[in-house]
Amino acid sequence: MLEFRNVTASIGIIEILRDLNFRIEPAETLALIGRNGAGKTTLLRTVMGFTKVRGDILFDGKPLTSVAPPKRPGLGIGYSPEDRRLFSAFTVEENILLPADAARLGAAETKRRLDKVYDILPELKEMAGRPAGNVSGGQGKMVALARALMLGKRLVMLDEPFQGLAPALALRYADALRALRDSDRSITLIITESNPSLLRGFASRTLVIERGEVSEGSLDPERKSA
Ligand SMILES: Nc1ncnc2c1ncn2[C@@H]1O[C@H](COP(=O)(O)OP(=O)(O)OP(=O)(O)O)[C@@H](O)[C@H]1O
Repeated sequence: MLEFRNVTASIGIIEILRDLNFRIEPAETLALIGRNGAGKTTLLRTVMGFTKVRGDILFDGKPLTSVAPPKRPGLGIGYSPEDRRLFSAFTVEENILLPADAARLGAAETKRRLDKVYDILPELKEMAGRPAGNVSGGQGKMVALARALMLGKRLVMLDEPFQGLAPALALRYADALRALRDSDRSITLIITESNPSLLRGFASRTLVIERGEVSEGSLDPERKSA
């Protein structure tokens, strides 16, 4: 469903990702593992169209590079950046609805998506009217996940979602991701992490990124590649 062919991505004149070649199938949960500065965030931002790309990125077999960045979420791509970027003066629900407004989803589709998000993350329904500035850091991560799910019908990309989460919230977050997969067996997830152990038993496949280059890996501690 997502394929990189000989992709090099730059920020300004600096080449960050080099000659990436990989393909992700529908329904895969991909762990993208790499140290700080390895290029995980840049890879997700490249899918969203925020870097300068050479090579081809295909989404459902069609060139993604010809789709303008603001239109990419409309293809069914949800993205939760590492820094959550919640609007603190808006309520939790208003924050969740922002991408639906931006993508001009109709009222019926917006409601359908919001109901699904609340099925997966029912605790957010209880705090829907609270200003996002008043929720804890961990709850804010849940709100950011909910926002990614509003548009991520096909592909959901989460940048280091477990970083800084207290253990109980990390378990809750992982449960929500399982509920998401159970609710839609065709959904594809890409989750970045610097700590492979957080995704063990969860990801169906692992890619390792090191200094902007990607290779197949493993979350298994017995195997060296991750
Ligand atoms: N705006 C920028 N201008 C120049 N270089 C950048 C910029 N953003 C990122 N980089 C560089 O690109 C490389 C990859 O950064 P990236 O943020 O993608 O790494 P990461 O694997 O997500 O790490 P982290 O977990 O620390 O966010 C780093 O060497 C970083 O210094």
